[in-house]
Amino acid sequence: MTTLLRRSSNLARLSKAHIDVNICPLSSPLHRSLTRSTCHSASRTRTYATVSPGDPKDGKDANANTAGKQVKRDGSTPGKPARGFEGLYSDAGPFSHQSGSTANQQANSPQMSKLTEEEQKELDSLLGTIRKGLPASEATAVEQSFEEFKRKGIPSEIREIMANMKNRPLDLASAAKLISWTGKLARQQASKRIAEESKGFTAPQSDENQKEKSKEDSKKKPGDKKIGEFTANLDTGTFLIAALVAYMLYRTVMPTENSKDITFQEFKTTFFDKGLVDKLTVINRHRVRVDLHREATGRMYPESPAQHGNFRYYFSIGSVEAFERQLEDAQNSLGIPSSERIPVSYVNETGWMNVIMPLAPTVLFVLGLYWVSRRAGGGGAGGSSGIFGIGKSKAKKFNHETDVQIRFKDVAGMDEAKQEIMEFVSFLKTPDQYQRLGAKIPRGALLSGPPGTGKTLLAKATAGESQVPFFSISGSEFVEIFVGVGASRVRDLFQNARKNTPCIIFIDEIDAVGKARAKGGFSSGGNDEREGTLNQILTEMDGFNTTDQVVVLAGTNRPDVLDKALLRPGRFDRHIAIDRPTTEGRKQIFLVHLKKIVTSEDMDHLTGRLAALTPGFSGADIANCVNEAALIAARTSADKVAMTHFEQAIERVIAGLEKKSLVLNPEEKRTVAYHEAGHAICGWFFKYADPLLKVSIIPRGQGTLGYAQYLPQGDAYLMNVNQLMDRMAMTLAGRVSEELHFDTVTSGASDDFNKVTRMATAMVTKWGMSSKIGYLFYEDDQQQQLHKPFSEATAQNIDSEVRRIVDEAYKQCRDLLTEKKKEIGLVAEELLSKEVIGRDDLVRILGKRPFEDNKEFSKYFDSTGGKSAPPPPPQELVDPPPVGDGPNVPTPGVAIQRIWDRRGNLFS
Ligand SMILES: Nc1ncnc2c1ncn2[C@@H]1O[C@H](COP(=O)(O)OP(=O)(O)OP(=O)(O)O)[C@@H](O)[C@H]1O
Repeated sequence: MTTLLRRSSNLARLSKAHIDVNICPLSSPLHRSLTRSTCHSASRTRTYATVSPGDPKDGKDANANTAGKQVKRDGSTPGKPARGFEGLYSDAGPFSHQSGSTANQQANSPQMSKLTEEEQKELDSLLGTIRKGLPASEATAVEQSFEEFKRKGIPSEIREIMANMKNRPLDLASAAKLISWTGKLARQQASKRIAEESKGFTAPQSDENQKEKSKEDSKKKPGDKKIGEFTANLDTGTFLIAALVAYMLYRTVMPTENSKDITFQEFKTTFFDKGLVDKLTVINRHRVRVDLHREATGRMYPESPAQHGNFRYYFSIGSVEAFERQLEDAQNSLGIPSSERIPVSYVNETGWMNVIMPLAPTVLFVLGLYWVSRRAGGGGAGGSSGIFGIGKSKAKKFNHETDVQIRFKDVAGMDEAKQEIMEFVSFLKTPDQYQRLGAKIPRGALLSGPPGTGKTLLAKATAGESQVPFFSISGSEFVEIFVGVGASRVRDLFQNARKNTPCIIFIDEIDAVGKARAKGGFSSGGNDEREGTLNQILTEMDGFNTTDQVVVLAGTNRPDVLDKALLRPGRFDRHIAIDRPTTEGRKQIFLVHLKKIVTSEDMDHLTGRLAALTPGFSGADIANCVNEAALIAARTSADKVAMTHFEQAIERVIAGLEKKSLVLNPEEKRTVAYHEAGHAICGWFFKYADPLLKVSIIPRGQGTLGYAQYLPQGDAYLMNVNQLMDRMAMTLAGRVSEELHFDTVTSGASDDFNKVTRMATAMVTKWGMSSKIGYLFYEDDQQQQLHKPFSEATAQNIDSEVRRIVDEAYKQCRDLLTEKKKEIGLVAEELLSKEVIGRDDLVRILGKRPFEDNKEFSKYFDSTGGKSAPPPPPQELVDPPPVGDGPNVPTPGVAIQRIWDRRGNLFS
């Protein structure tokens, strides 16, 4: 009996009952809970890696097991080879089938070993991981190769190496073998693909195919083909090697599928008592590895994975002493003589995790540092990445051939600015012409103006026209939390630029770094950094040779705050002011943006009308408007963008979205209607006011209860006292109308009062329109709120003068509205019934306006002269146009909305 334990050949003598009972715990944990008989039947369908469910032979073999027949064969019939392993050691590997035409090829063909289902799954998950890091073309190649592995298997030698790696680390010889194998495989793959491709080339092609192909070929750049071949033939091999090595590492690190934990009891009854145990290894004093006699185990449990070389059972022990006692007892009970006892060895093994875990915090820290530095360094053109890239410039480089497609024709309505900047273009294109005559080339130009007026666009167009690279960076991108980074980024930017001459650098929002440096010793640390950056810009701009073909353009909305040193000749030599476009400019900008829009409107009329409707709009507003119109048209499933869509878009840009959810009660609606009617009447009967174009009492936007549009009298840059008085009177008309028609007044006029006060104050303190104050100019910026630049007595005079002017405007308004009380009622009632009324309605109710309107504009809006579209359904209340704060702010006549807010807040 003792020899039975050691000799596999005697295993056959074991009884069937033993096997039936004990095979269950090894199959799967699930089976443990089953009854013995169920266990057995379950064992027929279980999916060991080596057993395929549904194989007709399985049932037979299992039955043979049950009946003990197979055991009685006494090892003469080895266990059925697992499915997928049938060809493991056969000569006829899949490659030899494929390439078996010559004896030589056969000799070179590797023996292939099919992958088990689980291995295939692992391969799939590995492929999933690899795919993420690969370009699509590479991923497909790797995928195909993996498919090939699945179909044909991997060379048996590789499998053996993998199996060995379970027990010991990969040695040099095996690694060399592996690499040689993967290389071989890669070569086979590559030559197979080349053969397929060349077949494809020689295959007869139809004329059309040929043409298609030659077209595609002609599109390819000269280097493309080589790169394609390289990636197909070489990179695939590299990726295969990487994939296989990764796969094997995975198998080494995750050996769980090649081991199984059992209990001491299972170990004893299933293996020990049957003499299948070869040796035991106590690992780290708490785990025991069981080495079995493979052959005997295979014969006894043909379906068990334990027969394969890399598979081990393990069980845990409480203490070495207890284990030794138990083993001793077990061997004693079987009567095994001490000379034949199972050898037990003791080892200390360090697991991968034990090695990795102590390093984990350090690794995490380093990774974190790397990540932070990458973020800080950003990905600029200067290749800034990693901790050492933090001082690199973040400027984006646009390639003049591919990226900068903007030309001067795309920049509309700023002819003078274009004219100025044209000189830079010709300098960059033909520098000799200037240098020959000894002319110094302007270093840079400062483009200043309100937001969205096309400064960046103009800079890009300059680069596009000059056909030179374009470095674009925003002033704020120089700023970083680390001291000195800004200056170093400036250095890097200019260095890059010098390497790419001729080129253009564009620094947008230069005021972020170019603000005037602090006077006195009050600068904080933040300012020091900013000043350092500015100093570096000044130095770099000085440092150019006169022959350096680098032009620096900068954009800002606040030229007034810039440091004087930046603006001196030799740095930003040219100051190009870009204002909001005039009517003609807006027309041209509309034309540029309408090119992409599908519309059947007459372009001349459309652009003229839209330009008239959008005084004060910047280029960006216009672009937005056109896009908004297209969106509205698409929303209503229209075929083309029509005039009404544009008008709705303008209203949306000016006054915000219609608020259908906000329902006014009838009393409020009446108040709004009379309020707006008051404005409309004043606009109609005051000579210098802007006549009404459209008024609506449908709530819109944020707190806006009404909206009105006036027909501006042109792009007015100067306003006289009469115009201002009329405009103020018209602004007060809403409140006056409320006073005349209701017992009480509402908070709705607060914004009107704000405007009137600002206008009157400007007249007194800036425009010299008060005889009492005289011809003085008082700045009203924030700083002077603490220290007013005038005496208390002057302050009182200003107050009284402002009040006088507003009172005069009020009287002028009240006189008119008292006289026209009936007309206000008519307009208000019309407004209440229709919610939106237009210029034509006013003409019908009030008769023709007693003053001549701007002919250029009225041709687009009079029903006689223009093709005015029907007013779009919903809009809101209105109010007189705002006025600029200073004589050089060209916003008068701007039109448009008056916002009536329930809470009396200003929303304009
Ligand atoms: N003159 C113009 N012609 C055509 N399109 C224009 C014009 N001006 C502005 N736009 C449109 O407005 C968009 C924004 O313009 P851009 O970025 O050049 O304004 P900006 O003056 O640089 O603004 P910011 O001062 O805010 O940087 C442009 O992309 C373009 O679509």
